[in-house]
Amino acid sequence: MTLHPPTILVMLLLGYAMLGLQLAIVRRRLLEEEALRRWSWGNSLLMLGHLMLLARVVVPLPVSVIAGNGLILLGECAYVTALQHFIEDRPMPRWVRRLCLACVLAMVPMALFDTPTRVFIASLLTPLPALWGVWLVWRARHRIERSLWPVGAGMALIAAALLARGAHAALHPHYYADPTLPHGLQAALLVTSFVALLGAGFGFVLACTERATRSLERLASHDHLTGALNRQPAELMLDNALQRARRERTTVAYVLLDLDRFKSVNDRHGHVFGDEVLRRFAHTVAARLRASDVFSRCGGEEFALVLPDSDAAGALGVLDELRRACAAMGLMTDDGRPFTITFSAGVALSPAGSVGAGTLYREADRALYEAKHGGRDRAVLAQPAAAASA
Ligand SMILES: Nc1nc2c(ncn2[C@@H]2O[C@H](COP(=O)(O)OP(=O)(O)OP(=O)(O)O)[C@@H](O)[C@H]2O)c(=O)[nH]1
Repeated sequence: MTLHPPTILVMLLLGYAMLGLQLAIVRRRLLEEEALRRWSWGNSLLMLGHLMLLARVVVPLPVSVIAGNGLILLGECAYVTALQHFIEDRPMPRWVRRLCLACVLAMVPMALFDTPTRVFIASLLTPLPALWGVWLVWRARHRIERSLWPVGAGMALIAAALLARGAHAALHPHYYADPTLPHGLQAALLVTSFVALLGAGFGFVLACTERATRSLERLASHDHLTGALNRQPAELMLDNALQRARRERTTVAYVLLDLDRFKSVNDRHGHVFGDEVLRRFAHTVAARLRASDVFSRCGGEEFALVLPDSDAAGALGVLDELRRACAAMGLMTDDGRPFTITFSAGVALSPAGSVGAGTLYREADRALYEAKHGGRDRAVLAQPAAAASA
């Protein structure tokens, strides 16, 4: 295979223009975040770099090639800083930034060398930022969006192709004597690295949209203050739990939790402190539940629990544990005094899913009312006929 570099460069420029357009749309429509801004910068630098390589017809060869490669490397560094922001939400470590800058500056004196030596040195420097990108994706592989995997793979491909090109240039320098006509393996490696860079760009846009969609979904289904589920998705999950209980002949416990005298918390310590109490309470409860349990905020300082496969003893046991955890929350008021909050609970049971969601809610609400009127800081178990104090 012999490459006609201007044709390849024009095709790559078209690819970067399309990616630039996509980045602009995503930034405008979905979110304007730092990582996307940096990736757009990287894309512009890569376009400039490729334009510079294309300008070798009018600009003397060492200048166009070195400026082009320098800009491409700078663009690659911008891609990797964007990746760092996206994955870790903080800038790149200073030593990595310095290394990137050193690699870009090291491109300048390369005008002094012949083409095979230039290719060899450039092929050793250019993969370094990409390798950092691969390391970032690999390190965060268990928590990142799936669509970021192709970005990591693209960066790995860039590094591998460039390193292979460097090794090839060292072993067969005569292939690299005429840079205007790359052919054979070096042509394939060059195209692979450029296309992988472009592919990583499209992968990053996908990862950004995936993250934005996920956070919109979370905003719709979860309470913003406490992170607990909102009422509507929780009702769907209660229906599912009841259906499963009917199939498996198990009992579902439904619990309404209400913080005691919460109005006076707001009145005495202010709404900001009240919000903090709600947040800490929700985190304390959520941390002690099983994966199959459902925790939601009904509104104000009232929450609900769906405990599948839990009878009365199981549900009251969970509430006892929550009561102890609540007492040990370690909240402090603004004036440095320890603060504790209690809650009242009403528990209703649906043996084998025989009691529907509406009835469960009414029974739990009645039991909660009894708990409040019985002195608060307690749980009351609703019986279809009578309520028993726990
Ligand atoms: N800080 C804060 N307060 C809230 C929020 N939602 C509701 N509240 C307050 O919660 C208080 C609930 O008060 P009440 O319904 O009278 O109940 P209570 O004072 O907890 O009394 P009992 O339930 O009878 O123990 C009200 O003052 C609401 O303004 C919220 O998101 N943040």
